[in-house]
Amino acid sequence: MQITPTPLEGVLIFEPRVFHDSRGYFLESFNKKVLKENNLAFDFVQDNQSLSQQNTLRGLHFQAPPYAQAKLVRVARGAVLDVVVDIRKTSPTYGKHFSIVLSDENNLQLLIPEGFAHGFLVIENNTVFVYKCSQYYHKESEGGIFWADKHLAIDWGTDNPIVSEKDQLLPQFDSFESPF
Ligand SMILES: Cc1cn([C@H]2C[C@H](O)[C@@H](COP(=O)(O)OP(=O)(O)O[C@H]3O[C@@H](C)C(=O)[C@@H](O)[C@H]3O)O2)c(=O)[nH]c1=O
Repeated sequence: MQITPTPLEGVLIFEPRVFHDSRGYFLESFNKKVLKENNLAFDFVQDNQSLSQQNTLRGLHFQAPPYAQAKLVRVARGAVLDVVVDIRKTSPTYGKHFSIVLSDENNLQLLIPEGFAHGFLVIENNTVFVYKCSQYYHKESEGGIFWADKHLAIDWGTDNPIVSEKDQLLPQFDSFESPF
């Protein structure tokens, strides 16, 4: 597993080694020992999976402490533009975002610590998005920021994605009080 830092401290790109042969390929999608060896003390307790049609946008989401979640995200089928926003109030990159294409072609994963809002735009039909979380789902602790917020200025590559009713009502960054 190759681990590469991003401009947002703590957000890491994981690139697994892929073994190709005549049958197809093999890769390790998660290895607890690798996390330990890299001093990444995450204890993942829940795995999630979603299926989305092209042009679906899910996000930007987080869970507030004490139910804050670190996430290890990847795409099992299809492709997404994955976006994280730093919402750690004392961070030098507060309000800044990082985006990366995750796909079944590049097999990249993103490790997202607590203190980030997360979302993704689906680039291919029937995309299967899979992720590990370090805390259980806790509905009352759900929070988010409106995906098209002007301050965040995220280039999603589309102006009219398919967005849930809940996500359309998320607050703008200016009126949002980060719990981190
Ligand atoms: C996230 C989640 C949802 N649910 C339920 C609640 C709801 O009825 C249904 C769909 O939930 P949502 O609309 O919130 O699903 P979704 O918009 O896919 O939410 C996800 O978005 C991405 C961007 C993230 O980062 C995730 O942490 C998560 O917030 O699934 C669970 O039972 N457990 C969970 O862990």
